[in-house]
Amino acid sequence: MGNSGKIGRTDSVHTDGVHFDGTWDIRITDTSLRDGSHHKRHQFTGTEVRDIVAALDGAGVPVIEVTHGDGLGGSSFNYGFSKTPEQELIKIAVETAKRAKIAFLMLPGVGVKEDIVEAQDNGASICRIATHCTEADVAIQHFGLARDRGLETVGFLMMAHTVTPEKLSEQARIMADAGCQCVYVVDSAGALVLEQVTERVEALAQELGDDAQVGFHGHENLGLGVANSVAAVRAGAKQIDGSTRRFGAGAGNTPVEAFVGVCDKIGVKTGIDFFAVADAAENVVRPAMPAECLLDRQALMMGYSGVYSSFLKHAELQAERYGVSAAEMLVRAGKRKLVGGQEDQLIDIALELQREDTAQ
Ligand SMILES: C[C@H](O)CC(=O)C(=O)O
Ligand SMILES: [Mn+2]
Repeated sequence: MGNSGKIGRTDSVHTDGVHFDGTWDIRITDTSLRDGSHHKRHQFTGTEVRDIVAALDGAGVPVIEVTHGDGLGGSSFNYGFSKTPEQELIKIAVETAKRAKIAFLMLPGVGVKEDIVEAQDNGASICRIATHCTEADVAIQHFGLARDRGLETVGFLMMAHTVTPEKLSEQARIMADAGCQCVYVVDSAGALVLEQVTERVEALAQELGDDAQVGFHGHENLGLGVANSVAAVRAGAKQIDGSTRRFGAGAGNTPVEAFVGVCDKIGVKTGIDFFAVADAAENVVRPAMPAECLLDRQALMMGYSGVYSSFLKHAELQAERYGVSAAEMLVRAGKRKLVGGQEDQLIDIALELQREDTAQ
């Protein structure tokens, strides 16, 4: 890939203004302070956000996402209450970053349009809107609002393993037509395996052409975050998500520091200093994590059964409460094909397992 300079697509109408300055071939977004919020049960403090943003920004990470794990408005009984209001964390991140842009995530219905306006008023400049991979049309008005207000836009097609590349690209077209500048293939369950990423990214790139870029967001539940992200880049993805120290839901996200090291070795410019981000992972991010994100039995069940990574903490909680196996609960969640927002069904699964145990 090498020294390709400015990315051609950024000159098109839809991607005009997307922040590519020629120092990178692909743009990495660090999502530790959003996807990592699931792992931390949404308990970030302002000091942790300040320290992590300063370290990542200093290492040259160009985009840092900060929000409740389930996006704007996610602080709730269903998803878990935040320790610090997310808008306050966004403001701190914006005040701290010298170069990085601050992004936020919103899921229509969990957050509302006013939340987007507030995040922009607090200085965030990239609006990332996530829907289940068959429901892109619920985000149309949000992309319109964000573009009208001059925000850069990113679309997230979650649980992308559940549909064919063709179906996914139809949904990507809906997002691009609504004003989305980069549509992500989101492997929420960490279930996609190499060629499956390639096929999806290629299908989106072909469908979108110059209208929007393609991105990839991976999870480590089958240990493939870095490899899948390389496959995505080779298939044409221009934006890649990761979390420093894998600080994300489930077994975590593609580790930014490892991915940057791999990109250096294969000649893909990220603009991030490998040594500085490795230091940030060790000295700043790890101390803010309640524990390492593990590729343990529960995470494996999610990758293998295709379960939304953010279900992990909810499953662990209900497994403990009802005295049943979290791993078995997650396998059943996969069989039920649960989607984000159906976390309450984990209680039903726990009760089902408890009944079966009692009947034996
Ligand atoms: C709201 C989700 O946690 C978004 C995400 O990171 C994913 O689907 O993966
Ligand atoms: Mn995720």
